[in-house]
Amino acid sequence: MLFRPLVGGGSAGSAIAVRLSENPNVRVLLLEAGGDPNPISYVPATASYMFLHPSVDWQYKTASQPNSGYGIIKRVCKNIGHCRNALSFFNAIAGGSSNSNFMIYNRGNPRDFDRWALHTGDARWKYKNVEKYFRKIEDYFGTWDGNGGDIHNGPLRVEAVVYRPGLDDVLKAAQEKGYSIRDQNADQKQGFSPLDLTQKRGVRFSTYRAYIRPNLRRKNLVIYRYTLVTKVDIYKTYLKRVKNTVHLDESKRATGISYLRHGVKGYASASKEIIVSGGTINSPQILMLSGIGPKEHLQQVGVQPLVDLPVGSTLQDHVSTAIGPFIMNKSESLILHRDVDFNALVNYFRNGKGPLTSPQACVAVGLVSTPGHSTDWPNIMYTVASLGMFFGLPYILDTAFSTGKLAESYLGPYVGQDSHVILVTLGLPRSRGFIRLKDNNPLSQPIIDPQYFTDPTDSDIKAMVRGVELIVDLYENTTALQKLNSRLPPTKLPGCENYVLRSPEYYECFIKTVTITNYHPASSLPMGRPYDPHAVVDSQLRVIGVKGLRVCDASVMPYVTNTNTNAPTIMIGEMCADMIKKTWNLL
Ligand SMILES: Cc1cc2nc3c(=O)[nH]c(=O)nc-3n(C[C@H](O)[C@H](O)[C@H](O)COP(=O)(O)OP(=O)(O)OC[C@H]3O[C@@H](n4cnc5c(N)ncnc54)[C@H](O)[C@@H]3O)c2cc1C
Repeated sequence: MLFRPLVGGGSAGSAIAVRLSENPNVRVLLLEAGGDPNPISYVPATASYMFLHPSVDWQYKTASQPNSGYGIIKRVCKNIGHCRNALSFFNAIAGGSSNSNFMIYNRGNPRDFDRWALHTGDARWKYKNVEKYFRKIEDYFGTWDGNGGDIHNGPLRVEAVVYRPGLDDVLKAAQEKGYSIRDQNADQKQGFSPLDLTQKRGVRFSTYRAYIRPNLRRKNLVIYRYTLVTKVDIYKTYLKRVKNTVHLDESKRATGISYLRHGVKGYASASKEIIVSGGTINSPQILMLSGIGPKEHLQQVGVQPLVDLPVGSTLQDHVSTAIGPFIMNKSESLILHRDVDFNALVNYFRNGKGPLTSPQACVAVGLVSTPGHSTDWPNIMYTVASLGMFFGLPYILDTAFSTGKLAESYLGPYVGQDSHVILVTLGLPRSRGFIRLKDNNPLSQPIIDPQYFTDPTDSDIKAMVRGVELIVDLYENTTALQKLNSRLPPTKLPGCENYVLRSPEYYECFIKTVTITNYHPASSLPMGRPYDPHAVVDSQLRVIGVKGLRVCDASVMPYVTNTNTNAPTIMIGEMCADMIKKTWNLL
């Protein structure tokens, strides 16, 4: 039995490849644009800097945003139409984005999955039914007592954050404000928690490490590295044999894949199914290059339309801002030039402890609900980073986010000081954007336009402003953090000088100037009922109107989950593998 090929060995693709090849009769060909993970990616503190390197990263940028990103490009960008917004990047490495992500492990809220089930009419997506897949993934040594029972069967190691400056005071402050300290994985509600991370003794645990590396010797799992899939071949008619009789089948069917391996053209035929797991940006790109997508758009860019589907039309992302720095007078943060020295290196390599275990000093997650949202299903996520102002930070931020000298002028005066920075994320956004082809060249970057803050009721920006107000209140008006004299800088963010500091208008300006992605794009190929005009795949993740083609990655979420997306994406991979096995009687 052959299932060839599987495109993309990221968070979902790794799980699918390994689960399918558990059966020795099934052969899987995994085509991955990148190579094996770079050793730097294993060290959490250094991994995030990899995105500056085109050799391991797609280097995607979003299109200019009408309602956000005002701080982009040297602020000479008076016409926002010429500006570029936050980076949106994905690893071109086996293991995908799990190689450079912040390693935060959050399953999501039960209501996220119940909403998927309602949307698709398929009860398999209800939380009570997908929970077993989370348990299948996890080897849990996190903060809480086994996440509702001992969970050690899965391949993915999850551990409680090791390096945690300032964490105790943040949790005390949260309690002072009436938030509970609670398990944000198995029992997610409004409240705060120390982070659970995908790491083992301080070393990153990507999906490559969890799934692929231990199974590299499987003969029926063949991996083509440095292989860029350029197109899925779709045939309109094909001959089908039923009990020794040959019929003409008029439907469209995916029959093979064209790729460039080390730059050389190749082709792989598919005997059973093709599974596309290229991630939220690349999967729609591959589909559109193959003729599956909005008909008019495909015609405009010179691709022959074969199946008219709303590919790439309902993109969602977790838009965020980084509020801070909350300057402190006590050493309760990580200042790289102060804290990462020879002893820190020894501590890391000997004991798996210390600042090098830390993804950008992130220590806690906080979930809150703004008016109109149930406390059982929070819509704002805080990622608390105990990030002191180290030398070079403003330069790195300005370079990474193309903000000219914005970070330098705002943060520069505080370099050397302890501080916390809070990533405030809109967990349940209403705005939706799109992905389109620039042209019909598979090497061209697609157009990524998340359309942040464009929902007609402005509820996204209002929720973000409230989210910022709540966290500033927590940092400035609690005994636990006042002890550290925690406060926002007295200076205003360049571009927002006309507003009163701490007013809602100031925060709105701040958010729309420092607009960043939390790197959780989803929903570009949403699942839905077959007659749903927005659906691209059905609830079994099969592309509507094409036989033998499934999409299994973060793109199929009809709505992005309210917290980080890695865990739910791996769950999708696990579930997709089971759906495929069931289709072909392999369970
Ligand atoms: C910087 C960053 C930080 C993040 N932090 C967190 C976090 O802390 N916690 C969390 O839960 N989530 C986080 N995320 C999000 C999370 O990692 C992603 O949602 C998840 O990894 C998406 O998985 P995926 O399988 O959909 O895609 P990916 O993991 O991106 O995998 C796609 C794979 O397909 C390959 N591919 C793409 N196109 C082709 C092609 N044409 N041919 C061949 N191969 C191709 C890619 O190289 C890649 O390996 C972060 C993401 C980033 C980028």
